[in-house]
Amino acid sequence: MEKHNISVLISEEEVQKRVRELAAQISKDYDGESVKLICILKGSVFFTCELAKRITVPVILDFMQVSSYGSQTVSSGTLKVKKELDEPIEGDNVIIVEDIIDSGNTLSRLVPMLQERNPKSLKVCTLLDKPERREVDVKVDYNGFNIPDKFVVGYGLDYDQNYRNLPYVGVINL
Ligand SMILES: O=P(O)(O)OC[C@H]1O[C@H](OP(=O)(O)OP(=O)(O)O)[C@H](O)[C@@H]1O
Ligand code: HPA
Repeated sequence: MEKHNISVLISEEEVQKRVRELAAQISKDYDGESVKLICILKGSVFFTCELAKRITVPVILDFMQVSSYGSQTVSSGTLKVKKELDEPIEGDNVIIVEDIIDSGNTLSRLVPMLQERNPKSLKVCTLLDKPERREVDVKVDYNGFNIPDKFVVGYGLDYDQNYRNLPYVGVINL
């Protein structure tokens, strides 16, 4: 494989600190209840696990893999479900966990699809947000970091399936 130069954007320590803060906020917001974290594969695996370990209310995990084609039109026809959830979400406090929001197309299609399944509540938590890239508005309830419009890898994020296992978030110089 070609080797790339990768510069640290968010260090391992900074990521860990922010994940702890998000987990504390979620634990406070759902005090006395339980939450179902929906991990959007593959990028959000690391984030979901680290977040789940630090949430102090009861947590259930489920996994979904989707890919979004085309832009703009909010139509579920352009969201392909590659792996469906294992269980219904009716009556659950659901948090969709993403590694990154870029154009917003994925979430703008996924949120209405899950809302139709009648969860008790539905929120979005992302580690990273690239607001400059947004094509469609999405409501983000928990956001780790806003980042500039640079291609990032690590902590779950890939370049051509590589670099997901880096413990920090880095900018790849292509
Ligand atoms: O806001 P958007 O422009 O829709 O982009 C964000 C989506 O793209 C990435 O997934 P990707 O399809 O690369 O899959 P992966 O998580 O398996 O790498 C990311 O995990 C989000 O799901
Ligand atoms: O910067 C990125 N890195 C990896 N995957 C992504 N998907 C959207 N933006 C990115």
